Amino acid sequence: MSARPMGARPGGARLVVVEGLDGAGKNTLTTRLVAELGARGLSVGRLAFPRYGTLHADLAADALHGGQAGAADSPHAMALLFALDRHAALDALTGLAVAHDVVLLDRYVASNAAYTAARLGPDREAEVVEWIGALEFDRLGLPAPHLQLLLDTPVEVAAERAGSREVAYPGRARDRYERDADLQAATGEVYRRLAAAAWRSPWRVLGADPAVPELADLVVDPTPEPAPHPRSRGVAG
Ligand SMILES: Nc1ncnc2c1ncn2[C@@H]1O[C@H](COP(=O)(O)OP(=O)(O)OP(=O)(O)O)[C@@H](O)[C@H]1O
Ligand SMILES: Cc1cn([C@H]2C[C@H](O)[C@@H](COP(=O)(O)O)O2)c(=O)[nH]c1=O
Repeated sequence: MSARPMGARPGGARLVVVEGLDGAGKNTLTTRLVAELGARGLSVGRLAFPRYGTLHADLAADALHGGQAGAADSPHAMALLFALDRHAALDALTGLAVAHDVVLLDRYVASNAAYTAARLGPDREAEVVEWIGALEFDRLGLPAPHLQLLLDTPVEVAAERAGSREVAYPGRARDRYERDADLQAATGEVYRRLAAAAWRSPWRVLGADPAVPELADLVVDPTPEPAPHPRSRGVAG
């Protein structure tokens, strides 16, 4: 089975993903992009993963805060929960793609590839990236993005941002992944390799505070189309 890129037919939305570490600024950037694209008269749909408030995402969040009988000890159990959250969102994703010109996703399949590979270590990176891609795109039928944006905020800056958010919003305590500086650094490295390998779509690597108008140009630029059979290069999967 092959992944199904949205927007492959006339009128389909461009599916653009914002990826990065915890606290990198994905939500903030996505909000700015929605405003910029809206000001250009484009209709923009938006979705963030995990979809908190729904079953699999809440189980994953609970596990990352120590619940669910230690499920977070298993990188594969966590990856399956995140994958099932996306699978349950397929109808919502399709609806957004039909209704809008652009669909912006705050985290998507590459989050699972990056964090799970970072947890398992470099020796198992190719195997786990292959597994996540085959599971989510090929088996669960999630659409391939047209473009993935890596918000490559330095790990110290992202940690500082996540830390200040925890102070500002005490109900938003950092989870197991957010508290693990080594995991964040390793995840950043995997992300950069996924981008360099054009894993499952074209990628662009952005600095911590990218210029939004230029980025909006890139988001609507139809030239960085996904490959017809989006397979990874360099990194397996
Ligand atoms: N460009 C920026 N300059 C300064 N502060 C920023 C910038 N972008 C985001 N922040 C701040 O950093 C914190 C984290 O930002 P945001 O919630 O957008 O990150 P995120 O990548 O979506 O995080 P997470 O994945 O952990 O949910 C917020 O308090 C936000 O206000
Ligand atoms: C979607 C998704 C997320 N993760 C990780 C990344 C974060 O550390 C946590 C929670 O996400 P949030 O953006 O901080 O709310 O989960 C993952 O490992 N795999 C995924 O697919």
